[in-house]
Amino acid sequence: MYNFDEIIDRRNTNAMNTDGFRDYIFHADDSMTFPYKDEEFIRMWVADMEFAIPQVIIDAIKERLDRRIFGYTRIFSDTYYNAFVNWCIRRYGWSFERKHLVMSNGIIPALYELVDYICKPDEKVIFLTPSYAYFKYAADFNHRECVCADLINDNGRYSIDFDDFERKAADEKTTLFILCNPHNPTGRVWTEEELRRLGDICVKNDMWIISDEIHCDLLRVDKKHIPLANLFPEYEKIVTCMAPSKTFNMAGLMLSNIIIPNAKLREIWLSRHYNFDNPLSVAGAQAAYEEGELWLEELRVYLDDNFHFTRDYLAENLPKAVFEISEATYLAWVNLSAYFSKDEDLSMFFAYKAGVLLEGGGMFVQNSDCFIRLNLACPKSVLAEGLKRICDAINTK
Ligand SMILES: Cc1ncc(COP(=O)(O)O)c(C/N=C2\CONC2=O)c1O
Repeated sequence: MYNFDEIIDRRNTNAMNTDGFRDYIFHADDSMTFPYKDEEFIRMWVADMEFAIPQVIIDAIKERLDRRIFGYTRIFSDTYYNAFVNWCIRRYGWSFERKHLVMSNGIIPALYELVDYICKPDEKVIFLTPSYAYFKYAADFNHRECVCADLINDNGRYSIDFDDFERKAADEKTTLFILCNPHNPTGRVWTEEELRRLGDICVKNDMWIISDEIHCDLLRVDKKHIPLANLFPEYEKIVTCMAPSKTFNMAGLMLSNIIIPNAKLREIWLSRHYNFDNPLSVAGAQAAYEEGELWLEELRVYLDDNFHFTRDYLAENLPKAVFEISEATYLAWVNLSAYFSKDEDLSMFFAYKAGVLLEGGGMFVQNSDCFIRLNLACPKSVLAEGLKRICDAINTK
């Protein structure tokens, strides 16, 4: 029903994906040159998708545009809450009270604020590594110490080192755990048993948990998401972060759901957070949750096919690469340690030698040497060209 094969021109839309890579990946300005024109790159880096958003979202935004006034806006009515909580009940069997939901322009800004609201200056933030770098940045920005708990990588299958995590969590100064559930960049969907073990350790140590669940709708077709808070309904010190931004490719509309059951923390948030919302984003997000399911289910099938294609292509053309199909996200996490040494800058190598923009392991805090992360959320023809360029560049180096 939806044409995910369509190649859409994103030039001149101020997209991070097309215009922000020099600064974000290479910390360089626009004077940085490559043997490729910008439009010749195959872009497999930042986590947004090359697919048009569902028409229902566009229609809802157009309908709101026709109201022609866009004054200060907050989510006053229950219609947005009802759309989102019904989505959570339908898809995860989880609900929460209306007053627990607060809004943020993004999950990253929310993390930056919550680390400050939760952790005292001498306290520490723990997270599993490799990690999305903004968990570390949120701690660094607030001058709170980071504690990294390396995941165990068993030939491409990642698991939690519970002994290590438990030991580090026992430090009374470690008061906040930022959980990525599902996990970026490894793509793991944590099982109920793993989530219960993590939660039990945090409850035993009276820790706060921020469960960043932004990728929770983008699972392989046979996987199901478990919100951590659903396993610990009585434990108030869990903040859940979700958003339509990854699910429906609308990160630029800057609207995220932060669920804070703890009244004191919620009070701090409401008194210190600048909480107005973009009326077009609210209209779009509500339509996404009310009517976006069919598009999402078709997207998941398309992404699964892109993962299968990637697995088969790498097996045939890069046999020493280690790659497990991610259980969630549209991000492939590929171990190239058979082809590269630890000190090589893989983002630089593939930009110059392959004309592919991707994120190298060095961008995921630690426990990630010689890995590349590939965004597979693009038309299959683009994916095929990107994989061909990557394999040719390695096989001819
Ligand atoms: C785990 C996780 N949390 C939060 C965010 C961003 O939340 P926002 O502030 O946009 O609401 C991302 C986006 N991940 C990206 C974005 O580009 N590359 C990535 O890996 C993410 O992967």
